[in-house]
Amino acid sequence: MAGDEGTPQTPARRVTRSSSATPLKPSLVTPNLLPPPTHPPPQESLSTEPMSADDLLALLPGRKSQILEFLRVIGPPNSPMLPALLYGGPSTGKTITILHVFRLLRRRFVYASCRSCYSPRILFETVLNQLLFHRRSRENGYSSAKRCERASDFVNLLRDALTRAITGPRDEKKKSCSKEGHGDGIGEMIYLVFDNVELIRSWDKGSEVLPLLFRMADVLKTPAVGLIYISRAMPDAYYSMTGSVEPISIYFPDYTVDDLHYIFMRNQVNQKLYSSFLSIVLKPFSRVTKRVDELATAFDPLFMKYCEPLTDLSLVPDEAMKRKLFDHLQPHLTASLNEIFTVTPWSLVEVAKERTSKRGHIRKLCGKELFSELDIHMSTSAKYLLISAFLASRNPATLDAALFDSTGGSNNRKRKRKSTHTSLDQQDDMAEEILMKGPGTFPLERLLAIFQCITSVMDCSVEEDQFEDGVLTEGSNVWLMSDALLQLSTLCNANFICKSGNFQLEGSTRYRSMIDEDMALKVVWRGVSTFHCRSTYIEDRFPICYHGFGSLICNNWTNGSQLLKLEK
Ligand SMILES: Nc1ncnc2c1ncn2[C@@H]1O[C@H](COP(=O)(O)OP(=O)(O)OP(=O)(O)O)[C@@H](O)[C@H]1O
Repeated sequence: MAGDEGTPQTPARRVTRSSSATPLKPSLVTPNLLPPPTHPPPQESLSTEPMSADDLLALLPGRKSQILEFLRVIGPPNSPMLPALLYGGPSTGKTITILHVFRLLRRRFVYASCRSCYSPRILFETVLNQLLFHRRSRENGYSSAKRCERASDFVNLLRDALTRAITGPRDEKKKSCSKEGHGDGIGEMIYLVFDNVELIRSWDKGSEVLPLLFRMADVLKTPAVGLIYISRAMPDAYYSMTGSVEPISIYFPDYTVDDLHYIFMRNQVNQKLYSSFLSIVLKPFSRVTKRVDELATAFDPLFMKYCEPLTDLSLVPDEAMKRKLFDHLQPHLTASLNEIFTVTPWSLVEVAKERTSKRGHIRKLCGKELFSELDIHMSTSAKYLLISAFLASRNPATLDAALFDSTGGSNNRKRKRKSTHTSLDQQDDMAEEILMKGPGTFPLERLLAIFQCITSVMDCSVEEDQFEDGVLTEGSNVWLMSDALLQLSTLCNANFICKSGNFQLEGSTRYRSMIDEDMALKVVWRGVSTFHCRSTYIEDRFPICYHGFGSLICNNWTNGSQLLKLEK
């Protein structure tokens, strides 16, 4: 079991979090980053040396409040905890934080990522394997001939396995218990960590597995078991479908530029050299992505390029040398920026395609994979409608007048100028916080008003290529508006937008956007960028909602236009 130093067995087969699998050797990747967590993680990927809390905070820059909050939630080793949900965007350190906290505390835990465990059976068996120390035998009720496919089998086997693990003799356990000085009735806690639970939504039997996982505390009724869920999706993506009590949620925001600076500076041998490199790359790249893994992938070859003119890597570069290194690096920056900007979405499409071809049909859920699948077919008006719904769900209606005006935003110069004066970072942070509060409901009239606003300038931006033989093609505002209601129903069927009950007083159905900000970004980036190439209207349009919920969208447009310019 993870965290069980006394366990003699090593896993027969390791499945890593990413399909490309073998963890990178730290010496070959950007040297300051922690190795990516593997599955099951601890014995090999993490040293068994205990860490101090200070070590931990130093090891994970930018995650201090999340670490402290998580420590508070799990409490002492013999005290029960309420289920916890750690959520936040990709590569915000959710997994690595948990793994390191458990290593620090030497707690016993089972870790299963729903990315590498991509079906209920693999997930169930992975959990059981770890609990039973990978021994399948009649004695422990888990025969090797027996596959654990059904949720009911899983619950029974899990109950047995947990009972054994909690009550079984464990010298190591006693040692660590006495070290931490606790010894009340429930025995030493075991934690079940389910990572990437948002992916379950797109599984064949996801609608059965997800409620089961989120109700596991009620089902097991074992106080010595702590349940921890890790997710990229917000908490309210789960409660309506699981009917479970809300776990305690801990939000992992995107790293700030300062956090990223600390993360990338950690353990650098030549601090001054790396710092001068970061001063060139960090700002522009972090505008495109704040994902540590993506930045590391981009920085690694760039740093090697940067150092090429140097004969001695331990030298502290003076100003003249910095200039020389910069000149040497500069020609490679644009290509690298473009790559980082385009690789992620397209890699997602590939993953989704691969999965779709295996499953052979499209699912009615709104995960990333699904979006990538649908993206291929989604019409332009559906994409605009989806963006409108996203903005309506994230913006309070009171802001509409300020964000969208009757001219369709062409009078927004003043507001735009004002917003560019405010710090981009502050706006990002604020928008992130608001985004994570979750989507609200809105009436149809409001959706159509926003939709009309963001598509209205199509009237004046219709260009020759939108006419074929004198017939208006897709892209005209008229076409978009007439298609909106039809598209709305399609988007509802696909669960991208959901109806949120009838409100008698208002006499109309309300809707809620079910997409997350990642997906909204991708709709903007891939969905409407073709229009951007023909006209600058969208660049003008989105900054008007910059200070609120469209901030990510606007950031993306800013980046997009920068890249387009760079490409020329
Ligand atoms: N604070 C940090 N310090 C150093 N490295 C970090 C930090 N945060 C993240 N990383 C690096 O980013 C990688 C991804 O982190 P992690 O897997 O914990 O993110 P996550 O939030 O669980 O992402 P996902 O949602 O994609 O599963 C890690 O392997 C680690 O190298």
